[in-house]
Amino acid sequence: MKIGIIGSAGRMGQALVDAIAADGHTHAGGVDKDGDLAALIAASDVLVDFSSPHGLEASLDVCVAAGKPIVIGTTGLEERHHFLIDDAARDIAILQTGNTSLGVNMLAALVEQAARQLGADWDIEILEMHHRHKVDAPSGTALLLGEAAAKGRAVDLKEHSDRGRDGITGARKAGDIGFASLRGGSVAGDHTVIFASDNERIELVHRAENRSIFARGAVKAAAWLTRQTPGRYNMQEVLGL
Ligand SMILES: NC(=O)C1=CN([C@@H]2O[C@H](COP(=O)(O)OP(=O)(O)OC[C@H]3O[C@@H](n4cnc5c(N)ncnc54)[C@H](OP(=O)(O)O)[C@@H]3O)[C@@H](O)[C@H]2O)C=CC1
Ligand SMILES: O=C(O)C1=N[C@H](C(=O)O)C[C@H](O)C1
Repeated sequence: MKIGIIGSAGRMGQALVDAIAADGHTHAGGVDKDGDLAALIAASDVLVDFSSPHGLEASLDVCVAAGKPIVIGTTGLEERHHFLIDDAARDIAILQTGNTSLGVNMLAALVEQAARQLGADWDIEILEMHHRHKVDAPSGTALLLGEAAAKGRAVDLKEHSDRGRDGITGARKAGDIGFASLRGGSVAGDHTVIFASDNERIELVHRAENRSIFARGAVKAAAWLTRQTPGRYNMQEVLGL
């Protein structure tokens, strides 16, 4: 399988080069901001994007024109990016996820189950810590875990999230899913989902020790995606969770 990388000089782009070779695939090349995207896509069977939301529209357009599938790992996406992905997924296979690792997607399944079974008197808070270079918050993973909790509770996350507290905030709103972000050092990605009730607390934690787990998952997703028909997919489908 020939895998092309969008965001190839970045931290994830570099981790992907090793993961592609380790899995017996071919690195078809890569682009960053100023690269020749059309040439890369023509040379690849599938694309993997770990860049920035800024270039997503152009990448989707070129993938659709060439009929090539794409894995989108880039985070910091806004609602309009999700509309663009839905639109492009009518023509090509697209997998978008805030986290490609097996461990985080297993955690999401556990969070959904806990949120479904615990009563509404259990407050849900999601804490994440990442390296000092990360530019978006909350992390894509924190939002993915929030979506899992909201699904378990059968509510819409957009209507039940608190994404930052500062000053006289008032008491916690019942049913909200809270988010908190820490930044520092070289942390590859730590996530804790806290279920807090009166007199007891459950904490579900995932810690990424390095980026190889994300790269390995992205390569697995890319190979899987080449066998799918047009549509929008997620990591839980790849991993059979
Ligand atoms: N889903 C997941 O499992 C994971 C997701 N991520 C996400 O992946 C993204 C990248 O992370 P990371 O590698 O640490 O970031 P880096 O900043 O190290 O790398 C980003 C790379 O993308 C390039 N880039 C930026 N804008 C564009 C564009 N418009 N077109 C093409 N290339 C572009 C940059 O090039 P230039 O220098 O020219 O700007 C840079 O080389 C982030 O959104 C991060 O949150 C990270 C890890 C796991
Ligand atoms: O920027 C990162 O580094 C990471 N980003 C993803 C996110 O926003 O959740 C995944 C991982 O935690 C590392």
